[in-house]
Amino acid sequence: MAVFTPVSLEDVTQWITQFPLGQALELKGISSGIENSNFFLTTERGEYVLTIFENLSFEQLPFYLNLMRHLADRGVLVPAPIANDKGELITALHGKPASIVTKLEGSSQMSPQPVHCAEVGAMLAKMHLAGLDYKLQQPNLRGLDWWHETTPLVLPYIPEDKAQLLKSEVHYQETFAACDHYKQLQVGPVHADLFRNNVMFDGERLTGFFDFYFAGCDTWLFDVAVTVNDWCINLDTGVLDEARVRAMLDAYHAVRPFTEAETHAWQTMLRAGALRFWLSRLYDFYRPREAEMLTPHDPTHFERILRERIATPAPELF
Ligand SMILES: Nc1ncnc2c1ncn2[C@@H]1O[C@H](COP(=O)(O)OP(=O)(O)O)[C@@H](O)[C@H]1O
Ligand SMILES: N[C@@H](CCOP(=O)(O)O)C(=O)O
Repeated sequence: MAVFTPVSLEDVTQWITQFPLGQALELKGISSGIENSNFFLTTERGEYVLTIFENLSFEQLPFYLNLMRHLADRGVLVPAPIANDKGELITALHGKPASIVTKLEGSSQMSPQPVHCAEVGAMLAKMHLAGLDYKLQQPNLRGLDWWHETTPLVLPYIPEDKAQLLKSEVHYQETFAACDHYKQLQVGPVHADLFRNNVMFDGERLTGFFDFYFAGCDTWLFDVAVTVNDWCINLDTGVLDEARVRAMLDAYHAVRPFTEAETHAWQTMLRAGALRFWLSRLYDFYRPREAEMLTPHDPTHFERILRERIATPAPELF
């Protein structure tokens, strides 16, 4: 169940005349989303995805939609938002913000091999470089400030050993963020949630990154760490798989070479990537928001990854 706002083909018939897409021919609800109402939309011009945003507002959306447009215009494989006849990427439908983006071919690769990780690494580096001249600014809204504010909200619900780990890791990350190595890290727009379910593959060919609604400006290395922590691990133990890590990092490095400062920050950043999702999953688990997160993700998965990253050094960046 994921279509929160029902839309019929008739509803779209008039609305779509403002887009250069010809007539709407078919509209099919997508059941797998959890945040928004998504539809596959076929028009005379091709196949698209129509999204009605259930939580993000007209004011919040331009950063994400313009970023996708910016990246698509520079050859990064992401859904390209379609502008209406006024040049707008976000238009009201049933009183809520809505957008149409191009449909990516393929499906998510949930059991990736090194070849898939290499594709993701190379495209991620390309995306970081393409974002350099993006003009809109927004911090990563799930970054350090959010960790600081959210930790006290979950502490009452978790046992002492987890509480200790959470507090000490947030403190460790805050201390690191104040050091010179951190300040030298490359920053820019990052996806910040590039998990396997947010990337499409057609066989071994990557067809695109999507779901940019956690994007913000942060260190590029944080993006790499989040991605490695999902794509390159044994899912039962959280232990890194050397072949997949190497494939992803080498492919990234070949497009955008890692810097000296990044090598110093790498182990800490992998911990930051684990902490970010441990904390958001704890928050969603203990303080569920109404009508969202129908089945909260398991927080212990990222607690395990965090403990593993603290205990075992990861392969070097290059
Ligand atoms: N541009 C796209 N091209 C192809 N499929 C897409 C696209 N955008 C979304 N989807 C499909 O819709 C599903 C839900 O999208 P997602 O962004 O995860 O929704 P939500 O934000 O509601 O969680 C995805 O798993 C994917 O199958
Ligand atoms: N990737 C996050 C949750 C965000 O959900 P998404 O479906 O929008 O990627 C997690 O696994 O905790």
